[in-house]
Amino acid sequence: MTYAVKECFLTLQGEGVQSGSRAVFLRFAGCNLWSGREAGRAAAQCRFCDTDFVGTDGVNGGKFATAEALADLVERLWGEGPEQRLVVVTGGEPMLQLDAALVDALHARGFRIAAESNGTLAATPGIDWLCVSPKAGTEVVQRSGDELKLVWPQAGIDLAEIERWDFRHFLIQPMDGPEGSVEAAVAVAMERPRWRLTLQAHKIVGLA
Ligand SMILES: C[S@@+](CC[C@H](N)C(=O)[O-])C[C@H]1O[C@@H](n2cnc3c(N)ncnc32)[C@H](O)[C@@H]1O
Ligand SMILES: Nc1nc2[nH]cc(C(=O)O)c2c(=O)[nH]1
Ligand code: SF4
Ligand SMILES: [Mg+2]
Repeated sequence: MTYAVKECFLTLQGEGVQSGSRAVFLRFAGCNLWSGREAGRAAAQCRFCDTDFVGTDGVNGGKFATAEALADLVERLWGEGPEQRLVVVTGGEPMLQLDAALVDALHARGFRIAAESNGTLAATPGIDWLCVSPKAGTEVVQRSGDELKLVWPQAGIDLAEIERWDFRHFLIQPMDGPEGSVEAAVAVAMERPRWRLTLQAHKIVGLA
């Protein structure tokens, strides 16, 4: 299969339980909940996205004909050394493209694979750290994983229902943008002990 990659770069994971960890980010192009075009945002299933995932024109982006070629890029960006190799596969929606061949190629190079998904598609087997981030009004089929990271506030989300899902960590992340509210996210963590506040650290420190 050919992989469409928007961008790929070395940074620190900015979100969730692994925040602060050195990681190569592999951002696939395309999403099943929004075209990525501003004209279609208001009518999309997911309307608050902070990410450009259209096309393959970002840093180190492109079309990759094989899993081996893409895994080689990830390894080159990590650099020397076998210690704590971590790749965060995101997008767009990574479950549209992350397949067994790429999982195997990344594992063969010593990477732990973290993935960020909207949960509307079943997660690819073999992911070492799965983050699911539900979007109001969508059917989340992937109800287990390592962390559930909810962007807040979102009208139409039932926190009590999500708390019944099978995740090790429940995180609440303030929505970035005009409808965002740090206060609302803080209030969830204060009122419901299951939830921990996570901030987008990369935006605070000026990383991609
Ligand atoms: C750009 S998405 C890509 C992965 C996948 N499509 C998803 O939604 O989980 C990466 C993460 O950013 C979060 N996110 C997107 N827009 C955001 C915003 N405006 N403020 C805070 N987090 C946001 C998503 O919920 C998700 O956890
Ligand atoms: N540094 C950094 N951390 C992140 N964690 C999740 C991100 C994403 O867009 O999936 C993200 C991102 O875009 N940058
Ligand atoms: S599901 Fe993820 S990538 Fe798709 S539009 Fe929403 S936040 Fe952006
Ligand atoms: Mg991001």
